[in-house]
Amino acid sequence: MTADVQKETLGFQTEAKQLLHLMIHSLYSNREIFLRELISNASDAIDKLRFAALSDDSLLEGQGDFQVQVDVDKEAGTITISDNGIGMTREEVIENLGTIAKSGTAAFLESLSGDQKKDSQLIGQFGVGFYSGFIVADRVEVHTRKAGEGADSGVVWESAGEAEFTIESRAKDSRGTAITLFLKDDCKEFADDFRVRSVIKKYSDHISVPVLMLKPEMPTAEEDEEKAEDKAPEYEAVNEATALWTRPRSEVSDDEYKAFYRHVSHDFDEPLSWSHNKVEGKLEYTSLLYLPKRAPFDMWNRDMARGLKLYVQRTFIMDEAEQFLPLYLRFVKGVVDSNDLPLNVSREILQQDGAVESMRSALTKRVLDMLGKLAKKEGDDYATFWKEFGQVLKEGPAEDFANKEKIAKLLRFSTTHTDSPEHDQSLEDYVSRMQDGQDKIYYVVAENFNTARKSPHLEVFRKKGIEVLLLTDRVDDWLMNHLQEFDGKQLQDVARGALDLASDSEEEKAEQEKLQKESEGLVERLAKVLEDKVSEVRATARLTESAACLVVGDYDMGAQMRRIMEAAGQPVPDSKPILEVNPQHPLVKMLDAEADEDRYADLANIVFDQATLAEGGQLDDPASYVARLNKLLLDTMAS
Ligand SMILES: Nc1ncnc2c1ncn2[C@@H]1O[C@H](COP(=O)(O)OP(=O)(O)OP(=O)(O)O)[C@@H](O)[C@H]1O
Repeated sequence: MTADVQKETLGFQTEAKQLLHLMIHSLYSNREIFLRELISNASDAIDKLRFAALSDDSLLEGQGDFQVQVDVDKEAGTITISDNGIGMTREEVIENLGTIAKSGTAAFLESLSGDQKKDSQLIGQFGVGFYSGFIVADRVEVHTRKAGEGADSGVVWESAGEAEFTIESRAKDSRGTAITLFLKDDCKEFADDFRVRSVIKKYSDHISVPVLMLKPEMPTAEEDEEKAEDKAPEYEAVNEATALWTRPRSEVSDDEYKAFYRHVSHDFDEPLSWSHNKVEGKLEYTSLLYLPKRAPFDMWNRDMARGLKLYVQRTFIMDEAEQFLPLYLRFVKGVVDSNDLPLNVSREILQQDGAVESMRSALTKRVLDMLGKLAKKEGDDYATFWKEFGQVLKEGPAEDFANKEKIAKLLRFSTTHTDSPEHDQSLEDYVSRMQDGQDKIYYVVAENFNTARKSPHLEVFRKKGIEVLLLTDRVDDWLMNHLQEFDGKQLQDVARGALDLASDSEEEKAEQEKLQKESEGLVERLAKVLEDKVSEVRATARLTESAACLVVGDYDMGAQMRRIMEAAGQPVPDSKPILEVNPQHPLVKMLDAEADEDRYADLANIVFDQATLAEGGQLDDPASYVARLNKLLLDTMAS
């Protein structure tokens, strides 16, 4: 052992400290997971070295048998996890183990609720990794040395998991990392061989490198005792040690699939579903894709880690290979192992490779099929999926035109049929309920469920029993613009264009024409008074309860989209809405009969402003609205 050179004491980053504290307390009931996390890191470190050695085999230092070793010492109360992977330099140790270099940590901490159960799930999702050692240990020592560097470059990192850690140089002959946990008094079970073996079997069976433990000693006859002492300790693999995805589907149990999911996703929860496939033929590859149960906290963060783990002929190549799935399926986790790509494939090559393009389209179909199956399954799984990821899937039709119809079948909406805020109705459900003669799928877009449900635009639809989709997600308007039709039926915004119900009878049509004729005077007078605010005034049959509503022109931007764009500070085209009035409404009748031009103008403006309010819009000049309304109220009371 060399003398202490450059022993430094450093402080943990504040966020790391907070996370450590939280984790230790909230994960205590499931403490054995620390072993899974540390073995998973060890296996990742081996994957990284295997990959680096493809271009520089001197890194292997003549030792290419990869393995993770777990040693327990009952007397000392320790457990040590060692690997002969890539190892770390001094700088890397400080960077990797002293900070939590993940974007969004602060936001994550803020999202914690204080409820232990919920928080522990969240923390699991965040990926506790290395720090989980502190759940069971009151002191952790990491001795590591980067592959390819001399023995002298070894370093020791040590911490009691509180405010600080120390780092010092200490030679290490073998490359890789050894992590020793000094177990807390009530965690000494993890220094027990039998207990540790069972935990490894449970969580790390699928890890593709062998996890070795000392072979239990056979009781030896006395005369052999001396011989036995001379013998080097023998290790044996405790896990299966074949890459799980290379095994036939029929030989992998659900529990093994679930354990492997945790390894690739770092998610504590079980997956919602998975799909494991081997493709042979022109292209040869194996994929194992998982749908998580919960959205990651950073799903809307543009830098969110996404993509599959890429292997080429069972050699790990990279994490987060984004090219194999489109952005709208960014929640999918898993691995893809290709026989066609070169081992030295880079992200740049992936972007241009024709084989990758074909795999991407096949994998996309796989995921959509998996979702289709999940949707048909009994139970709440699809509802769970939709709640978490529906908004992301809605980006699909715009991004992936070829699969538009497939994606459309997976969409779920709230509709006037159920009149509930649950998004649980499909477009196929809608179509199956369409009325005779109905040729369009109608929808209304609004800020929230109540505004949508009570929109004046729905009045005639409710009267006639025609179903309307109630859309309230920010992406909905955009989605509908890209979708345009489903099953050959046009999707129609009820607040856009003139109302044209194909199911109207001849009588109804004649009635409407008559109404238009009779309202000509009213329409003209109103249009004049409101000419700065509206592009047109029309008499309508779509209202039964309300006096008026706003409609956008066929080619104008929808009101909800306009509000979203304005809120985001984006420029919006200048266009005025169309005001549609209900000539049968008492207020409109009163308006029509008003002889005083000033009062007429006040009333007309009130009708316009109310139509804006009813669709969830904001008034340009709310004070004038209040003043006008009050004036009218006072007049009424005085008379
Ligand atoms: N056995 C090891 N050998 C080499 N590097 C390691 C080892 N264990 C951890 N590291 C390094 O420390 C980093 C932090 O590890 P940690 O487990 O906290 O996070 P992670 O593995 O990146 O992600 P997760 O939190 O999802 O597990 C790793 O990314 C890796 O670079």
